[in-house]
Amino acid sequence: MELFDSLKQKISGLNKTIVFPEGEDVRIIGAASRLAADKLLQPVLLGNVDTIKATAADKGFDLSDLTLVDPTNVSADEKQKMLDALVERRKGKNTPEQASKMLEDPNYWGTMMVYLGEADGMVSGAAHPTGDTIRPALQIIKTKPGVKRISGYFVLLKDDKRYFFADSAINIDLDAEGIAEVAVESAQTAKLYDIDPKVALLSFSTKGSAKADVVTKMQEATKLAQAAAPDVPIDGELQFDAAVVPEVAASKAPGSPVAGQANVFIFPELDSGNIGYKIAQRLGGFEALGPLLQGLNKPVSDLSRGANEEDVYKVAIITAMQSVEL
Ligand SMILES: CC(C)(COP(=O)(O)OP(=O)(O)OC[C@H]1O[C@@H](n2cnc3c(N)ncnc32)[C@H](O)[C@@H]1OP(=O)(O)O)[C@@H](O)C(=O)NCCC(=O)NCCS
Ligand SMILES: CC(=O)OP(=O)(O)O
Repeated sequence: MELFDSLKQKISGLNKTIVFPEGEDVRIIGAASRLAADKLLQPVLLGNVDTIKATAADKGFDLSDLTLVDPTNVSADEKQKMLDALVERRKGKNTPEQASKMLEDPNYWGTMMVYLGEADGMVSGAAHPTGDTIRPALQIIKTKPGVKRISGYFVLLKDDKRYFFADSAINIDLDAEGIAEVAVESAQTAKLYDIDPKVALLSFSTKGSAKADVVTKMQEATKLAQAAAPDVPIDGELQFDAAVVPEVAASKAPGSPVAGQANVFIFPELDSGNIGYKIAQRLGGFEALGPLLQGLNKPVSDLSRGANEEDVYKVAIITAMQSVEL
């Protein structure tokens, strides 16, 4: 089944509420009005209500099934309730004055809605850098039990090809233990997208062909990941060609259960992970869904600032699906 048919099936009839803190953005308004018209979920747009209405009228978007909320214009009781909950959550970390300032940022308001169960998930980042979009989730929603760190992934799609890239969004330079956790978590997450995971830990070296600390890191990460998930095909360190081209795999990594057929790619640090997905997207012609987060207690999804309306539409569907599957 086509990926989005299966994702839509998973959320059909559940009427999940997804909050969009960048409610004034034309890409968000367009995607949200389609999501509501397609009866896939219940969008809540945050922002100035008059601005949202004017943009929708200008573009011919139907707002009738959308909820519009201006966090700067809610009742004093509502504002106080939100502030009290944030102060409580950030006790020992932020002062009440800091919490009050944080709530002026719609990403904090939206994240609090998810934390308090007023929304099932959040989609933001079309107009905010990743750090500003997801920091509220790291601070408030936090990791799910058993997970040490949140990481970011992309699903890359083209024709019948489906790949999983991580960490391409969050952790700047993980150690071997961190990379191993991302590898094991990614194998699990990939199954949400009907990917039968074959996990390659990537490097500029294959099976010791080069010597460097960064190579040793991926070798150690491979051992840790294999020990943590013995039933999952995981191998490293592999160069990208050895990971995906069977003929290259046969000469560089003979006997590997992953080389030549990898579909989950684990990068050594964020430079290569983020650059790598953008090359696949912009030069390779792959559709890139994400950055999506794994390891969070409730779903919050980021968008690239280069996202278009269709990206927002699809990431919102994935976010609603995550609220069912998490
Ligand atoms: C994610 C990121 C914003 C966190 O940076 P930061 O806010 O300076 O991080 P801090 O160390 O101050 O941590 C802030 C909070 O988040 C938590 N946190 C940070 N990284 C985390 C992770 N990977 N998993 C779980 N929690 C995390 C910290 O524990 C801390 O929580 P606390 O305030 O309750 O103690 C930063 O790593 C970053 O900018 N990453 C790159 C994002 C990016 O630009 N990607 C490219 C485009 S997609
Ligand atoms: C994922 C990503 O690179 O985000 P942005 O383009 O917003 O920096």
